[in-house]
Amino acid sequence: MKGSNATAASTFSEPLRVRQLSHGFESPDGSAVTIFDRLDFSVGHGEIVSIVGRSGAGKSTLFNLISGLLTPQSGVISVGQRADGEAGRIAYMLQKDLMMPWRTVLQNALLGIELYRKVQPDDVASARQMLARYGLGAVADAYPHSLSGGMRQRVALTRTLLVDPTLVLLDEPFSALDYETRLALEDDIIALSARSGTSVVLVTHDIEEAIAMSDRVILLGGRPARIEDQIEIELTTHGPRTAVSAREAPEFRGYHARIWNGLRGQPTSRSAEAAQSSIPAGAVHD
Ligand SMILES: Nc1ncnc2c1ncn2[C@@H]1O[C@H](COP(=O)(O)OP(=O)(O)OP(=O)(O)O)[C@@H](O)[C@H]1O
Repeated sequence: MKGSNATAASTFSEPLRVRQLSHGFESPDGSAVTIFDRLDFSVGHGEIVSIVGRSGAGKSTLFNLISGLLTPQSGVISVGQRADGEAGRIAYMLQKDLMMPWRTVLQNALLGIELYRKVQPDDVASARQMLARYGLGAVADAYPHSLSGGMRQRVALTRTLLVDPTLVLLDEPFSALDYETRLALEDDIIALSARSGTSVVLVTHDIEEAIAMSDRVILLGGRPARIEDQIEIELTTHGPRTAVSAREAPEFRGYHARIWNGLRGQPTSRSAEAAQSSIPAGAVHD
């Protein structure tokens, strides 16, 4: 399937499959700029994949293409079916929480469902349950202005997850939050994926966040953008992986060095020697 019908439900097993994706824009001087030229990748069930790349690499464009906000000039983007044969569903969460101030927290959480069908009593019960799981039970009937940034972002996360997506796209969702809140939300996503098998694609400038949360990191670079490196993340943690235990894993610095060097356009080292590189801890690439 190509062009206008390029985002489609499919019987492929992967929740997301991108094949031979090409897209570009017209630059201000009228010349054509190719952002993607036959890009290929896929995302597995319950997999968390981070996409990192320099500013302008094409990360947001890729999300807009996957979510259907943009129509690819050519190529195929396939969203796999659910196990029960129903069509898969993508949910897209942005950096801005986009709360409607005149709606309560509960009503904001239900907005995602409302956009495609009538809200049922069961939905309200699920919304209250999920808000409670994210520590928002007591403020479900309050208005967003009384919430902190982290709480608002959790409401946005609830709204994203209530539509029961097979694939969640997160575009720098935590970048405006303080470090502690950020780690807590990273934990929420890691736990969600482990619990429900939801697949997640995350765009971030934060290398630590990418490593801590992901099963795989894709390094996007060049023009047209291509996958410059693809790193399977395997971390030795005591117990299940969390945002903190991931950062304490012995392999963490090696991965950090490889991605950091990749972003700077240096040859990526696939060996542990990369860990020797002098990288500022907590560096955020931009
Ligand atoms: N609608 C558009 N018209 C023309 N050019 C565009 C349009 N949207 C994006 N671009 C260009 O495409 C390129 C990729 O943009 P995109 O926003 O996808 O990058 P990004 O990797 O998400 O950047 P950042 O990390 O800064 O958010 C940029 O050069 C941008 O200027």
